[in-house]
Amino acid sequence: MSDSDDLFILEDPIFVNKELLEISHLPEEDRIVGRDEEIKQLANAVNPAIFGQSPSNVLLYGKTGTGKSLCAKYVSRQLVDTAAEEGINAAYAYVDCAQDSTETQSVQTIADSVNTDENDIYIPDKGISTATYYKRLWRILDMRYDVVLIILDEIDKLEDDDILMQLSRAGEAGKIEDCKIGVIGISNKIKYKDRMDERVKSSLCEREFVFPPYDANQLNEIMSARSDAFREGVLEDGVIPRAAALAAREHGDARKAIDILRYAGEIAQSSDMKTVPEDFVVQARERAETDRFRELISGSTPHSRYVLQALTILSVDNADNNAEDIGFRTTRVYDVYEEICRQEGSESLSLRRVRDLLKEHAFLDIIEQTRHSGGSAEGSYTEHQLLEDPDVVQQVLEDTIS
Ligand SMILES: Nc1ncnc2c1ncn2[C@@H]1O[C@H](COP(=O)(O)OP(=O)(O)OP(=O)(O)O)[C@@H](O)[C@H]1O
Repeated sequence: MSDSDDLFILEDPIFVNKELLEISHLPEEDRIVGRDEEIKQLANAVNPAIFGQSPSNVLLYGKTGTGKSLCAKYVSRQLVDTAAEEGINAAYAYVDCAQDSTETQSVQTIADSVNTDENDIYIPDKGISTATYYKRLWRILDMRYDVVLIILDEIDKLEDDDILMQLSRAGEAGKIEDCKIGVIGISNKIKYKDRMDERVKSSLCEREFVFPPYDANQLNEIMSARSDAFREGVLEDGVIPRAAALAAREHGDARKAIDILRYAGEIAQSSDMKTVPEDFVVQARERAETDRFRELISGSTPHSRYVLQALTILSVDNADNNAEDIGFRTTRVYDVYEEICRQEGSESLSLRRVRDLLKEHAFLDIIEQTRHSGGSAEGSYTEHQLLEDPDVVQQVLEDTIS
């Protein structure tokens, strides 16, 4: 039997403050890089809240990892503190609409996060009607707050606009009397607004800001500002620049950069290393990609996976042949899909169903669809292109065979 001193590591040799590298961690201002202008504009839009007046409703756009959630949470937190100094009772609620995609789930999350112990109002996880959740939410707001900011992250993942309608009209519809509501919607789909109901659009999109991607220097700075997550001297010099260069090559995604840095440390940890060498960055990037992708396709049905596999096979073949075209027409994907079904001994779905499954993958940003008008002889058609690295997709599909 081993001595307990041998069994457990008593001191982490790599990390000293790993929370700094958790994606949900909200950094202090001096660790936020290159977003002064965005923070200023957002603060300006919600500024009336400091005086207990209605803040402007805002929509933030930009690709993943461009700091939208971070800036929205940071400005909201600052607003709550500054308002308190002015004698205004403010709060903010954060909703991840990818998780709380129904009206009931999102109103429950908002009500639960603004509720306090002093209220005699109970917000159960489930079991009451949507209308009751709203009633309790309005009561809490009127009883406790002068103003509340509601951040709806990944707002495009909401099943419908019902909650937006309710929030934007709560005041004029007489649901709340004393409390003002401001909504900060966040999306990485620039076309999201086109899908919105006209009335909701005019009220929710009073201000819009687009967050540009980071360049390699900014990613470098973002990671350097958190390098004290590691013990002193553990990070070898080339690690951060290499991780920044890799993350910038795609689209300047800070989430990816931070994930790579954390994984590089974890790989060093599990290899019993005392330092993190630059070489580990490549492996860390692959792990970051694979993990993100695994999360995206977790829970997808076998046929949805066959469809993806078909597109992956076409993409790999093309890459092997150095072919130029990277998009594939639905019928080509369907042919390969049918072949996969034959091999799997499964009956294939109709072309129309496969088209729907491709649409679902496009919705999750796994693939991109481009509509082409093929001229009078051909009619229009859609091409599908894999956005993920085909090797990563193949790996994950193999690893997660049910
Ligand atoms: N300017 C920045 N300075 C410091 N850290 C940053 C900055 N921008 C982003 N980050 C960090 O990168 C990670 C991803 O950022 P964030 O979640 O804000 O991106 P996002 O644009 O909301 O992406 P998504 O659309 O995927 O939600 C977070 O951990 C965040 O703290």
